[in-house]
Amino acid sequence: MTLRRAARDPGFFYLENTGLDLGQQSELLALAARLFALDDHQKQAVQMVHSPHFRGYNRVGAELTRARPDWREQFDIMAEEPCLPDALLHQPWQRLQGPNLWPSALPELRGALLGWQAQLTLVGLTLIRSFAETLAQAADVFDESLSPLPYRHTKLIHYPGRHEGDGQGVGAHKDPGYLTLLLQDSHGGLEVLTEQGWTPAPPRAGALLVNIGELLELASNGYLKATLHRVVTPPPGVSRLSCAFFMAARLDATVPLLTLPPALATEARGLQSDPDNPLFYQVGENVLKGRLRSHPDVAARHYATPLATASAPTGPPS
Ligand SMILES: O=C(O)CCC(=O)C(=O)O
Ligand SMILES: [Fe+2]
Repeated sequence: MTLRRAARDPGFFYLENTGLDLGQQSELLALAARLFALDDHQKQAVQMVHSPHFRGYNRVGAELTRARPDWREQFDIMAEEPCLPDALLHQPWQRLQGPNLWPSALPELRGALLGWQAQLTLVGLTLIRSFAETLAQAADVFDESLSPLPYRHTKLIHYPGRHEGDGQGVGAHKDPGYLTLLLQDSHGGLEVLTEQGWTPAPPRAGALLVNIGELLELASNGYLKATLHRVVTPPPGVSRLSCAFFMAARLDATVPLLTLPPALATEARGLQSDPDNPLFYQVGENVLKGRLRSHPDVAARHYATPLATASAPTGPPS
């Protein structure tokens, strides 16, 4: 199947021969297992609710998808950067920038996870050039929105098994960035909504699963598709681990609107309007939308009052 067809339908595909070290992949998942096995008080010390930048740990049930709790615990990092001083904050999404939180009991996590994030950023940047070419665009058509570095977000995830409940490991959602690269352990559970209904996307040793995010759907006027996906809770006694890497564009960038050649333009589906999930061309707005919805505790603590220096949000590009 060509890259273009796979990225269009189902919007999920496996990427093999990435050159990434297999040993490094299992070490990363082993570190994730050690992180989630830490004492509760160590995990609570780096809880995301302490971070206006959406960094850190969330216990099982803390995150919401479609207003329902997800049965997963998770640890999120983004680029390691200082936060912006108040005088430079004009838009709420500028507060996404800031430092990560690291558990003191697992010092090796920092280097391993930041290293993985840096490597996957390079994979993502290579891949998006291929998406550009497959849409008959110049390979660098996304560069302006990505330089010098895109907004990137890495999440370690643990889905504990159980019988009871509604089976929502993570509820049906689309990813808000350009693309996502997923490393799974050997346990399945991820499902993708295709024309055939919910379809498993099982782990494949050594391969990363790629999926299209909302920003690529926006850029291509719906030619490429951000596909709904979810994770079903594993059975009791099984613990599933994964690591998701989300690559957006620079937070202050606007998604470029591609002019597709006629043969592709006629197949562009336009954007699916979903009142529960408005799409924003302004990258920071689109990313922050997803974060506020998923983490109401962070929203309530850090985003309830408007910024003193706020200016009006930007509209769609003309
Ligand atoms: O854990 C997985 O397999 C997928 C997670 C996911 O879709 C997400 O966090 O956006
Ligand atoms: Fe996702």
